Amino acid sequence: MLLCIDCGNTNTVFSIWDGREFLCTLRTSTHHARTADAYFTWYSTLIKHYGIDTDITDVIISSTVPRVVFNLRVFSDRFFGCRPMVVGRPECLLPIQARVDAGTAVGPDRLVNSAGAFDRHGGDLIVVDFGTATTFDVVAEDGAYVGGVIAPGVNLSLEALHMGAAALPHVDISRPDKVIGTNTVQCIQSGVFWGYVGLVTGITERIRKEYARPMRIIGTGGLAPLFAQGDMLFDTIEDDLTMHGLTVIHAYNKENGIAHEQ
Ligand SMILES: Nc1ncnc2c1ncn2[C@@H]1O[C@H](COP(=O)(O)OP(=O)(O)OP(=O)(O)O)[C@@H](O)[C@H]1O
Ligand SMILES: CC(C)(CO)[C@@H](O)C(=O)NCCC(=O)O
Ligand SMILES: [K+]
Repeated sequence: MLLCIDCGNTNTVFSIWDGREFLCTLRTSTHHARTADAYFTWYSTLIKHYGIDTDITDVIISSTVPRVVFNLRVFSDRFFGCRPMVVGRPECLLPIQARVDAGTAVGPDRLVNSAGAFDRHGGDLIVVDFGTATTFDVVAEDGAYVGGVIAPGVNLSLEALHMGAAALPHVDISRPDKVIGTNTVQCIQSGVFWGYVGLVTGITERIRKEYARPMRIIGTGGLAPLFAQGDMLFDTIEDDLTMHGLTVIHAYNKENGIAHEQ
């Protein structure tokens, strides 16, 4: 069985892939100081709670936070006796190219999303991921990641308003029925929600114009369903896209790589 680990700047997600389906998905906050033993305590408690029969033989990691990888390597080695594949390391091959400026270190999550989306849908895609940042990844006809857009994430924007303005409270995102808010909370929710609808619509329209070929738009990340409500922002929404990309990259390396033998 394969343990897929996706570390974002806010959350770290573990999913167990048995070759056919994901048996479970576990989520914790990302914290670079978490030790291998602490990961295992958390992991084994939840696995026991869900009563899942696991036999982890392989681990693959994508991390946007470089510092967490060391402890996850120790975790993988100590508790599963295996050396993890780490997306972005030279020994981890990718089934897709990254055609970007020389010296650019593309976020591994964006490469994983591109690989996962290309595997499911073929090329000419825009993948929109609502994480800590809201990212747009453009996937070419041959599956290559050819660039995109990075915008501040929804929760970061809400937090920035609260941090920067003494009279603005912390507000959770939700979809307001109206645009014109009649109290402070509604005004903030309207600004961020409808602002993001405008951002996604405007950026995808501009990408389509610049790319000059028909493209499909895939939404992913925890907030994608909220933004899809009532507005035709996406062709499909897939909450497991990053995890699927990790299984695709793992399988590709099993067939073509040497990473797993090191
Ligand atoms: N209706 C909602 N209101 C507020 N937050 C929500 C809602 N639905 C989902 N979320 C939040 O979305 C987050 C899941 O998003 P996702 O895992 O895609 O990105 P993230 O963990 O915020 O960012 P990163 O992957 O960069 O760490 C969770 O923290 C979840 O609490
Ligand atoms: C943009 C984020 C933070 C989104 O998780 C991540 O993909 C990242 O750190 N990227 C590095 C820069 C880039 O992708 O061009
Ligand atoms: K994410």
